[in-house]
Amino acid sequence: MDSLQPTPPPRGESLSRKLQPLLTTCLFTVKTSRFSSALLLIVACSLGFMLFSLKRTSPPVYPTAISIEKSHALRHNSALPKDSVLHRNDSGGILAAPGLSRKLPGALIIGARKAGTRALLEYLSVHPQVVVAHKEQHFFSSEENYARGMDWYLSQMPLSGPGEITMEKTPNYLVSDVTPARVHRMNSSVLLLLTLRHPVTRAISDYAQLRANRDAKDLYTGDFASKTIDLSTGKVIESYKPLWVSTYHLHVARWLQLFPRRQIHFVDGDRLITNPLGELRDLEKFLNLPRFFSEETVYFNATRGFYCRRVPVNGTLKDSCLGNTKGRKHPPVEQWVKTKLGQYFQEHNEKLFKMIGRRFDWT
Ligand SMILES: Nc1ncnc2c1ncn2[C@@H]1O[C@H](COP(=O)(O)OS(=O)(=O)O)[C@@H](OP(=O)(O)O)[C@H]1O
Repeated sequence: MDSLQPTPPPRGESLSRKLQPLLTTCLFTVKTSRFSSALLLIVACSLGFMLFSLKRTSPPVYPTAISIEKSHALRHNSALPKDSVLHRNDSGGILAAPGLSRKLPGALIIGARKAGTRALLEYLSVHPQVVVAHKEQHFFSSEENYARGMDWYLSQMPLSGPGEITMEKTPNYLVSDVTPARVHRMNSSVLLLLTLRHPVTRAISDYAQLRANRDAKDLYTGDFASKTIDLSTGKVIESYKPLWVSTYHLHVARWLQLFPRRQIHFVDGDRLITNPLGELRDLEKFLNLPRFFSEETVYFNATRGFYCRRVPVNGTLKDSCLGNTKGRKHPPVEQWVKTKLGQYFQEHNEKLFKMIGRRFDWT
């Protein structure tokens, strides 16, 4: 977002404050001079004032279109149309550019964490009619951010043209109690995208992330088995957060209380890894977007071991894969632990399938 906050053009302190030292010097010198010298000084001072005022009234030189160009590059990796003109407000921020404005999201990726939300957003961002806020906003789920207000949220959104849909992703919207009502208040017709992954795999991925983030501080100890199963009683520790997040029906129920089922699109997060094109084509239909994704834009990168995107940059296609924090090596988990957790989730999965009228192959 920094690229959208260009250096402001020189703004004036008040004119009188700036003129004060000049005025004082002139008056003092005139008072203490003889008549002829005073006359000369008056002329010099008047010239000084005129030059000063001229400098004040000449239009400020604004920075070039680089900021907006960057925004476009982020959106479609294409250069800004040559005739684009920037309009800035008093602080130098972009007010509008012809045909471009900021819009609140028309679709939100609400989760689930570690189920491919980043891949989904980045794939979608390549579509010519989609613009995305690349940074997770945590707007509806964080009290601090929500208190900043809708105008602040809007200011975080990228510029978009007519007919383009704006998107944002924050994976913890799914599990946040307060989020569905707040999103509904923003726009009851917003489209919701929810990517779900096999609940056990997702929980292992979540555990791997927690460990990777906290290992450095030595806060996260214990292997996956002892975190998820009470080894003395054999009971599943339901309250362990990675398991709780994977209990999808608990969270989806809150969204369905406010939004009709037809407004929520479920992405198969496991298929998003193995066959992203299939998922993206389903999404194009759901979002009512013209068909765009193809083998040319989404391809398997053998070195990376994942599908990557090809994004148009200056007339050529550039390969772009996600970073190494996506597709981490999972810690080894014994089969009996996976089986036990798989059995635990069966009942929960069935509740979800019934709730959404769709099944996932999570055997
Ligand atoms: N194309 C591509 N490239 C890399 N990674 C991919 C891709 N598609 C899906 N995934 C899977 O996305 C998993 C991370 O999910 P999220 O992006 O939702 O994680 S996060 O909650 O935002 O941290 C991540 O999980 P892990 O494999 O457990 O790291 C990936 O398996």
